[in-house]
Amino acid sequence: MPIIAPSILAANFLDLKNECQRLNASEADWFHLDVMDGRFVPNISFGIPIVEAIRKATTKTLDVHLMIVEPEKYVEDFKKAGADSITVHVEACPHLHRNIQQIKNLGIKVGVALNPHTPICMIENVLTDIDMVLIMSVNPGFGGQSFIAHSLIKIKELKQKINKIAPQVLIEVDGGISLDNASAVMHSGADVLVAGSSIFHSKSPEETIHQLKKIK
Ligand SMILES: O=C(CO)[C@H](O)[C@H](O)COP(=O)(O)O
Repeated sequence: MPIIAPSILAANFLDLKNECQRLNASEADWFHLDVMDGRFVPNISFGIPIVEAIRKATTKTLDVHLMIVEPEKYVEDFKKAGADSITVHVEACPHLHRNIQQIKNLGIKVGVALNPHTPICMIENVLTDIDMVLIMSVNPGFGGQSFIAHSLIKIKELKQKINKIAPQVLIEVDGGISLDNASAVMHSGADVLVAGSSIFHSKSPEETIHQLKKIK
């Protein structure tokens, strides 16, 4: 069964409390929080105060995805705000191993994200140090984009590598995921499905989460 992580980026920010309550009552497993800095990605989303506010509105896992440069300056604050896991981008971390150790030392889970053009080999040497790999299946920065089909090949390649050297590492896939492609994503080897638009813009987010959860 997939872990379902609705992306708050697509929620109604004016009604965030109710959006959180809806997710609490649903089969969603995690809340996926996309933090964007206008530097690593060409968009600015939200930061520490919103993570802190959402922490007060749920006991579910807060999965914080940092699309920011110099994440080492902020990871401690995101942990204090309530993050259960922090994912950083390999492209934003010239000292990735150090960044991973810093997050691990905070006592929370650590993930590493790869942009669509970044090959799997970039994280081979840290695979045994991390809890999760996040495969971006769109170019990061905006919700509502179309799934990049090549991501399926990349997920399969990563799954093979993980099975060989670090079978406990989860594969999270983020961007353009819907009921139409979720099954292919799961069959390729994903464990965690991040979905924003397809959940929050659907007639019934709870029902969409239920349908995603049933995908094998
Ligand atoms: O992180 C993202 C963009 O940077 C993702 O695309 C977002 O979290 C998911 O949104 P959607 O399901 O609408 O593609």
